[in-house]
Amino acid sequence: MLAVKKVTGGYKGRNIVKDINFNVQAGEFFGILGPNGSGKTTLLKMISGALPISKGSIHLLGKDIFSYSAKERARLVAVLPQLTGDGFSYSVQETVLLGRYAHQSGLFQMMSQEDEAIVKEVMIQTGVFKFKQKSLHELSGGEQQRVFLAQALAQRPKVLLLDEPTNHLDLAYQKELLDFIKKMTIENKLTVISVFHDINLTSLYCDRILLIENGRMEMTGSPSEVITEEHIQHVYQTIVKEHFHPTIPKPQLALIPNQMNAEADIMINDMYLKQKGDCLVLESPIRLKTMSSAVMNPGVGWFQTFVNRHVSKNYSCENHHEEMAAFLTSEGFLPENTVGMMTAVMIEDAVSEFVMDDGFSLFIVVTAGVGNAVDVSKGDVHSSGFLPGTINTWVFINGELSDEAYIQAIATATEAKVKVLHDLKIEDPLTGTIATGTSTDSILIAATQKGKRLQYAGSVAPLGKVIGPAVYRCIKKAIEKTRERTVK
Ligand SMILES: Nc1ncnc2c1ncn2[C@@H]1O[C@H](COP(=O)(O)OP(=O)(O)OP(=O)(O)O)[C@@H](O)[C@H]1O
Repeated sequence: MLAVKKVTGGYKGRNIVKDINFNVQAGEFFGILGPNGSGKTTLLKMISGALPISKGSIHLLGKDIFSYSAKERARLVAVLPQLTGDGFSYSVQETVLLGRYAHQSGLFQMMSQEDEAIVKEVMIQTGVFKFKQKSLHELSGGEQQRVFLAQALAQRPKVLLLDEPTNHLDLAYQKELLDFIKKMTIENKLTVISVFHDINLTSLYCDRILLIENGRMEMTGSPSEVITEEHIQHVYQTIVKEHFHPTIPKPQLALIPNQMNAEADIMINDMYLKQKGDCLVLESPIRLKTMSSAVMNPGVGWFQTFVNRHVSKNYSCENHHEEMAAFLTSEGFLPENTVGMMTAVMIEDAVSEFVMDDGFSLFIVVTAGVGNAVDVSKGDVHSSGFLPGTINTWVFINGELSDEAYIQAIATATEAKVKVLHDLKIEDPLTGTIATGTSTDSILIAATQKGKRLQYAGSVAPLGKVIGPAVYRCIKKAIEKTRERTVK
């Protein structure tokens, strides 16, 4: 559709963009990223034919872009410029009608029925039909942006050029506009080339991205090829951290503000652990990065309150997640900030231990019973279903864990648990073999993410060496306590 070959050019003999090369296919959503002043708008002006080039070539549908007449070009390429905020006295409808100019012919250039139908259609598509009689200066920046998009679409172009299309748009309109444009690329094979500042939006919507620095191409490629910590840090000269999108496989980047590490050092220990009614509660003064299999807020997140709630052995309800959220609210906890587990074990039988090591420390809290012990290698003979948790293990770490340390910490704590059941010769009542856990165990690893960096937590890594024995001691003691109560 579009071939940009070794393009160089700029203003008044000063070259701003240099030696740019890329192709865009029909129906592609192509993004242009680069720092302020890197030449993105200049390149877009060249592609639209508005700014001559000094070297190279730009071909649209196999023909040099500069060999088209202005009117022919306008039938093929529409531009949505950066919104400047200048005052306009046209009405919405008149503004959109201007988009049909390139398709009119004859001396008096009358609007045909087809023109009117197209104008109405694009106004409806972009949601501006309801204020078609209003003057542009009566509209918000976001509404004006949609009017100019309607004008560009009224041209019925093959290629749409956008310069920071989400400027002035709130979150919902950013998504609405880009969803709409993406749909046009898929359903109408509209080719879109867009300049962006928002790297995360570019990643979500673009098929391919051109990254430019100082007028030169840094690279082109798919979002996962271009949007990496290394490339973005190099081009934008700022520290970013890559993280995963929760539902789709597109890279996302987070900025790291400088001031965030200014808080005083915090050490999680028994000072923050309390029994409140039927709950064991740890209220941290700061949010902790948490990975857990809790009922409330499982997975990975930053949380401040941790609740292990005692419920009866016969606890059952339709939706235990909803029931838990209602319970937490009634007890004065914020469900969105609380990791919540359940246990049939008495809270009084919880065991905790604080361990100090070289530059980091751990605080472990366990409640454990073995009523529904299972040999995992024979799990298939058991029936499934939800029961309140039995061995609940919390491992709080005063230190900074890597992602692999979180996962290894879970594995190490689990191995310690298996060893306890083995040493105490706890049997799976259904199979008569040694159990490896119970059917409803839950685990939580939470770290302050401050202080010593702990890269690994396998059984013989410095952190794992502390987790393994400490979790072993706590689970063993907790099972013995619960057993004593049962015997009494
Ligand atoms: N009409 C002009 N005449 C002369 N120089 C210009 C003109 N327009 C832009 N420039 C210069 O060209 C360079 C690149 O500008 P351009 O607008 O293409 O950058 P950009 O990457 O789009 O920046 P931004 O992200 O800030 O919008 C800048 O140094 C700018 O000052």
